Amino acid sequence: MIEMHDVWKTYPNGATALQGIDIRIDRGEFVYVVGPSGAGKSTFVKLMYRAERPTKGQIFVNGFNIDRMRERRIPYLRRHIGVVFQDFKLLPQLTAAENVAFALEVIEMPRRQIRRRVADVMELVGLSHKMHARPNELSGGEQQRVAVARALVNNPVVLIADEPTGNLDPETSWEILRLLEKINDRGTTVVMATHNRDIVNTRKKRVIAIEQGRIVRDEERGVYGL
Ligand SMILES: Nc1ncnc2c1ncn2[C@@H]1O[C@H](COP(=O)(O)OP(=O)(O)OP(=O)(O)O)[C@@H](O)[C@H]1O
Repeated sequence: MIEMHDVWKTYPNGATALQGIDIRIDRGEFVYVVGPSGAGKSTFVKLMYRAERPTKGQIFVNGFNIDRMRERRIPYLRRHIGVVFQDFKLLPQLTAAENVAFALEVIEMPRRQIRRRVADVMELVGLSHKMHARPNELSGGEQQRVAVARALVNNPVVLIADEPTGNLDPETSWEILRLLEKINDRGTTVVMATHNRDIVNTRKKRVIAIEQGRIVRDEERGVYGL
């Protein structure tokens, strides 16, 4: 599903974010990525959807060597990968449903199909009653649900969440986590970079710990660490 072979990343300013990463994440897994601030977690997940490119090494997603992929194939790759961010990144002038529909309009899906698909994912995230609200009329947790719906609307094989609970209170964080678990139960691979010690330690799942750009721990039923 996702493989990295000896992946290194140095940014143009000379900051080395990753050093020799080897990893394999299989279809259907739920993986937490943990580590101190600046360890390289965001860089690690950004490489998976080609928001950043490695300085060295190979990355395979869904069987494709994504660094070798032609530019025109990138939108196709992104359709297989849903991404959720800490700060939601919704378009403020659009309603919840319009935010979710946007990705489908870009690929010119017929209108009726879009309407059905948007209604389905809004129901999945429990927000059928807020379809026409704009982001500033929604709570943080609701905005994150819309962002999850948007990430899922293309039926991706993998959902990448970079600190999805970073801006939410503990109770709302758990709601989002339960939503991600529900999505994982339906077969989608979930990779979640997080600082949420409580969640990682309560829900024992695979934990990949990164420190100073290296994987220092990779455990099947891991913990957050010290
Ligand atoms: N666009 C960039 N340009 C230059 N350096 C960067 C860039 N993004 C990240 N870095 C550097 O790469 C290293 C890893 O950063 P990264 O954001 O991957 O860490 P992180 O573990 O996600 O941190 P946090 O938990 O604070 O989000 C840091 O030293 C950071 O300063």
